[in-house]
Amino acid sequence: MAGKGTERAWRVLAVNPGSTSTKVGLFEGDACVFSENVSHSAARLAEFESISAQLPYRRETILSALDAHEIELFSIDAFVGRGGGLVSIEGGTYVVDALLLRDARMGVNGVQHPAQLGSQLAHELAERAGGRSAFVVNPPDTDELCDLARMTGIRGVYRHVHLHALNLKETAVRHACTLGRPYEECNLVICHIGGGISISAHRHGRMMDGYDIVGGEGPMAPTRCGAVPVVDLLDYLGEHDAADVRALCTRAGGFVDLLGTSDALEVSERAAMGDVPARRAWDAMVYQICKGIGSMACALEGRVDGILLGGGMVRNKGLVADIRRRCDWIAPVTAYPGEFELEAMAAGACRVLDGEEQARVYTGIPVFTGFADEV
Ligand SMILES: Nc1ncnc2c1ncn2[C@@H]1O[C@H](COP(=O)(O)OP(=O)(O)O)[C@@H](O)[C@H]1O
Ligand SMILES: CCCC(=O)OP(=O)(O)O
Repeated sequence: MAGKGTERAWRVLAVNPGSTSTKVGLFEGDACVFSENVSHSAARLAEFESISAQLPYRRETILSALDAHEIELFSIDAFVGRGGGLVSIEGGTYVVDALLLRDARMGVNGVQHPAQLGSQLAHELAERAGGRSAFVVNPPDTDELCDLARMTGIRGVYRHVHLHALNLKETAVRHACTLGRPYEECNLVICHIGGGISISAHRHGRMMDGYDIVGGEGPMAPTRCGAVPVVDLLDYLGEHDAADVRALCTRAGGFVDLLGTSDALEVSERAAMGDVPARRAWDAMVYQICKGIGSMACALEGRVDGILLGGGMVRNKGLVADIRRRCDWIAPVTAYPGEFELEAMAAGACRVLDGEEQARVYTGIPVFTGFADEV
């Protein structure tokens, strides 16, 4: 027997396929046995013709990490992946079942992003381990937008978000603890600044606004174009097709398009060495992040308990200082370099295994399909 009150804590493997990396961690309860972060260059990932084609490569990355630490698959109780490719859903821990897998494989939300391999990898590994449980936790498709944030100026076109919900919410819960209050009583602007960049407003435990960071919203990022004027995009389409634009939104825009790399550390170093295009792209990204923080502060009507920064790029002290300089008149800025994604996934699985939380079942029905009074 394993789990709470027994001799052995649950052994859970968490896998996080991201746009610039594959992260993997083995946990026994809340103790991390090992974690690894394997970076992938944009050039290496461009060798695959689709996200699905990356699956064996990502699987091998994870199996090599397990081999290196002499971990047998059979010794693991449950597998948890980041999730993605799904219709919009409420936050929580979901069982990976046939419907969820089908939608993730198809990328039913129209987005092609490595996160959708998370459920597939968790499922495959769970099967190889003899039919163990597989879960996803707070996938990027978590969508808790308020009605006002749904609207656009085009009839029948509504906003949906895809962003780093897992890390945003985990960072919120941990920061709320430091304030001595539950997440459900705080107002927070929370950013994840990595291969993609999420900026979001959390009001009393709900992510009531944020950017669709694989849909051409928000700041430019190492792998994303971010928001672009619509009319200029139409001109761009004169020489390119819709697939090119989708790629700019998810993997081939931002630093990749402007500078030929998704490695933000390299860009920051080039900027520091006097490389003018690198400096311009870096500064523009920081400027756009700060504008996004300001807009989320307004969504919270200025009542902001804190601005929280997570993600790989937050290891850059200059970036944090620049954001603080522009934004700390709104609320205190706190940096959480890296992310809590692996820990949050493992904890979500353990809560279900311990019976503290009921795993949700994916229905395939989006949380929002339009306003009832509109035809
Ligand atoms: N000190 C640093 N300065 C600037 N960028 C950094 C630094 N450390 C890591 N990065 C960048 O952070 C990005 C990875 O962030 P991460 O949140 O792990 O991304 P993802 O999960 O999207 O793959 C990479 O582009 C990497 O170069
Ligand atoms: C699909 C949104 C999640 C995301 O952007 O993750 P990465 O930063 O890993 O690309």
